[in-house]
Amino acid sequence: MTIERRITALDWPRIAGELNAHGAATTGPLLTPGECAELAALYPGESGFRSRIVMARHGFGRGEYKYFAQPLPPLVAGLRAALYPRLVPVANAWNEALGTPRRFPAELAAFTAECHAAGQTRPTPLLLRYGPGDYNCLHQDLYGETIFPLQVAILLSEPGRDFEGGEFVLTEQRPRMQSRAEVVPLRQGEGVAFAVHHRPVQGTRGTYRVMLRHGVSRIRTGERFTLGIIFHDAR
Ligand SMILES: O=C(O)CCC(=O)C(=O)O
Ligand SMILES: [Fe+2]
Repeated sequence: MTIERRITALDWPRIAGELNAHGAATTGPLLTPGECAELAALYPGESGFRSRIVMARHGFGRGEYKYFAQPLPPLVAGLRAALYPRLVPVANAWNEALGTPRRFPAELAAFTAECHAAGQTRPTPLLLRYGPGDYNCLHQDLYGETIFPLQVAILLSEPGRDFEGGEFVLTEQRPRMQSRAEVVPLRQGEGVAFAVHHRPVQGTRGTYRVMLRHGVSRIRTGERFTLGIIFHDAR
């Protein structure tokens, strides 16, 4: 099945409901084990990437990642273009609830044009690789003023078989409260959609803004790869 058809077939009412309730939702299976292996196999290659980041050098954690260059691999471009329109209604509803005037266009091409006009021209989809002892500190993937408020990460390795530990973690901080953590269980090929930086929560005295951060707990053994799909481009 084409990636577009697979994405159309996902349970979007459930995903939107969980995003609104928790700021994150698993997508169900997105990629086959073969596609996961193909993407992970791109990692060591010299070409196809615009930069490589060694996380320890920046205090981001331990492990490394590479940003894809344009043109993105067709599977990555296909995922990004097909996921984006499904998330737009949630993104626009969040901005409306937060009193933020910005509305997102229905198609990724139009949003990418907005990023480019704002000077954000470098593609943000990335591959991450973690080995034993590696981890990804809690962070937010902001790359400029223009932000799409949701992103997707797809686990390319199989927990228990390829690696142990290395859980996808989200924290949520409400105003004047301590942070709350959530672990998102994922299988190989499965995605998680989540808030990039904040989301609205309905309280008794109106809507407030909850801050989210995400990261990965320490990999105990083995190797773990992720495909990260961020919809805004970078400055
Ligand atoms: O490796 C992970 O699961 C997290 C990846 C990540 O930080 C991202 O996709 O933005
Ligand atoms: Fe991230």
